[in-house]
Amino acid sequence: LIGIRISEVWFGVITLFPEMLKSVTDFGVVGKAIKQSSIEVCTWNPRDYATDNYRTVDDRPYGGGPGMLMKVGPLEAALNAAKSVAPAGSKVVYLSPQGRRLDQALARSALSVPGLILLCGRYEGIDERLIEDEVDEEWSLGDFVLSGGEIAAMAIIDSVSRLAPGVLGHNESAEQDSFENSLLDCPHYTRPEIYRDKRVPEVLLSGNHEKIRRWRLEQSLLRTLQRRPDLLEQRELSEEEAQIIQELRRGQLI
Ligand SMILES: NC(=O)c1ccc(NCc2cccc(O)c2)nc1
Repeated sequence: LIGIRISEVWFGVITLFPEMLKSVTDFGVVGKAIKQSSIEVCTWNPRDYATDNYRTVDDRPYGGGPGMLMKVGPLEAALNAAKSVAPAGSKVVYLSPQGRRLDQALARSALSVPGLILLCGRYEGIDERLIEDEVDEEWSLGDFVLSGGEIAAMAIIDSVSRLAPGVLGHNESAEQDSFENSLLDCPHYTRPEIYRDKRVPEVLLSGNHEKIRRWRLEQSLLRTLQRRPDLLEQRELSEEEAQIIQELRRGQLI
């Protein structure tokens, strides 16, 4: 069968610490999806492409200053090795604080490319000329500095993979996730019915699915209004949601 892709989602990771990726590849729904080959995660370590006896992977920055950069040669060789097996049309994404902020929409958009090559910087980063020539997009988890891009890469692998068809069983579902409809999640309850003298909201015990759906939507909107009103700005509200927001603003809803 020519051109039939086995895995739904393909990730190549360029990293000096490939073992770190086990945190996503060996556990949970992503780990299971990898076992079932709906996801593939391959790693390439620049150290394996170092040409000197000390297997050097860092180099000094022109212009001086503290810290080192990733040595260009080994990094470029590792990237080329990844590109040679990546699905055609894969995107090279560099993880850095200088990148575009990751959100659910960006994660969802990543599903539509054949593969992602995730470039994990260490030290102070990488040579700008490699970024110019090889990197398609720079992404960031947020405005903070990590010692390397690996944790950001793992966050991307997890958030993208769980959106792929067949990765979450019918028990879990990504559609109901908070941010999936770009609202914060509603409160959740499980056994016992009375816990620390607190009862589960009656509506959730009623078995009335329409009332439950409505209550959960009201709670999500209330929580979003209280904690992240900015999310409501950028969102198309349905007729029902707009009406609930009105009631919430008038303080009519508990
Ligand atoms: N916010 C993030 O997604 C993020 C990503 C990477 C990173 N560290 C590696 C690195 C890479 C490049 C420049 C640099 O200064 C540091 N830290 C935080």
